[in-house]
Amino acid sequence: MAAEVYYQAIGTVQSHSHLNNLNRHQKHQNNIVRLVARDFISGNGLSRRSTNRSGRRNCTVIRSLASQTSVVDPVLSPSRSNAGDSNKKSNEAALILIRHGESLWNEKNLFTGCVDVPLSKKGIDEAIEAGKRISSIPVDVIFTSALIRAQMTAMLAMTQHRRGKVPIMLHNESERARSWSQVFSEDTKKQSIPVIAAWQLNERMYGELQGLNKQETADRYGKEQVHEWRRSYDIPPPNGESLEMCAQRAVAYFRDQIEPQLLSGKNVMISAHGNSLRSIIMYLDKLTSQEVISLELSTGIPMLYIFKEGRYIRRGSPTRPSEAGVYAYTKRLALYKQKLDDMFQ
Ligand SMILES: O=C(O)[C@@H](CO)OP(=O)(O)O
Repeated sequence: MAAEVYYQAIGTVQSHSHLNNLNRHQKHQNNIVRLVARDFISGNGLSRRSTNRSGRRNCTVIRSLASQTSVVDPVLSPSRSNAGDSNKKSNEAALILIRHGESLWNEKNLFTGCVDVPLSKKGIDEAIEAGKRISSIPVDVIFTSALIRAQMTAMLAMTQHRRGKVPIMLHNESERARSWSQVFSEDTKKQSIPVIAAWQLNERMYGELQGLNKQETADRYGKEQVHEWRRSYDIPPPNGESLEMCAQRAVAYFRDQIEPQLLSGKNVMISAHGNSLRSIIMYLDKLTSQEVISLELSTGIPMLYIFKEGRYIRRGSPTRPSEAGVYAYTKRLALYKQKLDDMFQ
């Protein structure tokens, strides 16, 4: 078991009819986001004119890496063909999930939900440490929630990435925001990673528990009741979202917006929250509503999945850039890391 990730409950494959009937009402808005993101990352790969860090000597290596930003060659994926509109199909891509680092309200043991609280000092350190762990894994596009703690985590983690690309927040909230944040250099775009913020990845809305102390709430309503609110699948806290309700938006977004990126061979990082990620992991690992109860995610620990031939294969949490178990798993990841080693030795 990866050190700090309390991950249990991997069971037999079950069907999930409750997740198949997902809410599609944001389809139009989602399509706009998808088009903008696709435009931004269409020049995927490493710029041959990069002078990043080691200057000229790296040009050859950079050129040879140009088709390797993705971990695999494009091939037609046999399944999930309804998941997206990408033409370029690939049989393998990396998916990194990270729960934000400790927030100032985690530190105070307060229910946070959709309240927008920043990271604590410890959370900042956790995000930087997480970045070191994934510093040799390719990242082509980043999805975060709309909340600052997830965005801080993604940005701080990327400061550690060996490839040195610049994460850039995309602004699609209005035509003006989109137009005023355009980048006019293809080379600069290639040295950038688009960051897409989506409210659908937000923490579950904790209703009338938001701002309350978790221990005091347990003392008042009983440990069992509070555990039910916090960890059950379908029982919502007062006027808040159950995990099932959170899954309806988070998993729908994952399937509509993120899976197509993976299918086209893009390596994706998602920086989000304990419960929005629990719901996504429930989908990835086909956990039952019983099994998900015991799924706990620690703050600031990245988890790696390989998306291969329409399946998600969990690879745990890289503990350091040379972690053999992770890089030995796919030739493409090993190759990517080797080339970074050559570039930045
Ligand atoms: O307060 C919250 O928003 C969440 C995550 O910190 O709490 P819980 O541990 O109950 O999922």
